[in-house]
Amino acid sequence: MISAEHLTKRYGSQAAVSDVSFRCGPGTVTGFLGPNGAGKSTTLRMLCGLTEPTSGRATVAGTAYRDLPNPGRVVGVLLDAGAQHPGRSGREVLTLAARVLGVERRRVGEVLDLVGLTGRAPGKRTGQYSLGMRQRLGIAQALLGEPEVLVLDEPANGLDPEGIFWMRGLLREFADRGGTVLLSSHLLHEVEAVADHLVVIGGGSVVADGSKEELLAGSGTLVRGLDGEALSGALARAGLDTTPTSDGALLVDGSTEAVGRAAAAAGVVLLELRQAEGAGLEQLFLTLTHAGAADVHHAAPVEEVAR
Ligand SMILES: Nc1ncnc2c1ncn2[C@@H]1O[C@H](COP(=O)(O)OP(=O)(O)OP(=O)(O)O)[C@@H](O)[C@H]1O
Repeated sequence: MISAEHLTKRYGSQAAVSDVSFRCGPGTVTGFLGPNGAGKSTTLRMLCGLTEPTSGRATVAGTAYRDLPNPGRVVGVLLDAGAQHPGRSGREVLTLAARVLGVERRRVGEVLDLVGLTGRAPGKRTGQYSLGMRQRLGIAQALLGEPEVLVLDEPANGLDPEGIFWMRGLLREFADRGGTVLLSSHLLHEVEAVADHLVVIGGGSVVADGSKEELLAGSGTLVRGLDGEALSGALARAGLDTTPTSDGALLVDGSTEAVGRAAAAAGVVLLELRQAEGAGLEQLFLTLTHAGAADVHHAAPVEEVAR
């Protein structure tokens, strides 16, 4: 269980984070989304006791991070995979961390296997690791103390497609066993594939908070025509609002039937016509983060689950 309650962080006159509240419950993966500079890292740092909030409070498993007697046994954190000592091997990094956490040494081998750092990789200095290997080591370190909560900042950064697929499975399994996962990412489709809950932040404030299904429900129809201009004109004449997507299709505020009929009436050939889904998250993200904090979008109250 993670809880952020009215978290605010000011640097001088600038508010990096303003009145941010959300909860993440056991058994769920929460995607924490927002454009550059939105306040994601600052929020995660406040959750993990690295940045003191100007006001508000954050707890993990009911306790402020700094008050947890042995935090790594409760919450696994990966905020900056590059922050490893470059002269130590992956195995050394984990062995030292295991000693600090008071976990058995055999756990080091377990987590190395779990993250796929096998063969010669554990013995190599981390300075020679690729970004993907550093991410895997960071995830191994986060898992070392068998925590019930994971807080990960951009964990897919530097992972190849196979690595991203692997990480998705790992996080899903962690949550399915009752764990709580909060992960920030710019990779919207990656988040969409693994998260069941979304918190979107823009300009330092929460602009959407709810289950993925609810936030994406009613996100409209995705349509692509042979003649894009003719299609736009046909939809406008039918009174349907459209927004272009990044890959040249149109997201329409209307049902697939209404869009299909409008196109047919105008004799426009369609190449694609479907419920938005995949495009929905990108559109939601762009719309909400551009709209700013004024219009907070709560799909559903977040369940209060004590842990
Ligand atoms: N130590 C600091 N001093 C002053 N301003 C800061 C500090 N840390 C963050 N900020 C500012 O707070 C805002 C939020 O930054 P933050 O790093 O939390 O955003 P982010 O969503 O994580 O962005 P990114 O995805 O680019 O990492 C930014 O405008 C940033 O410049």
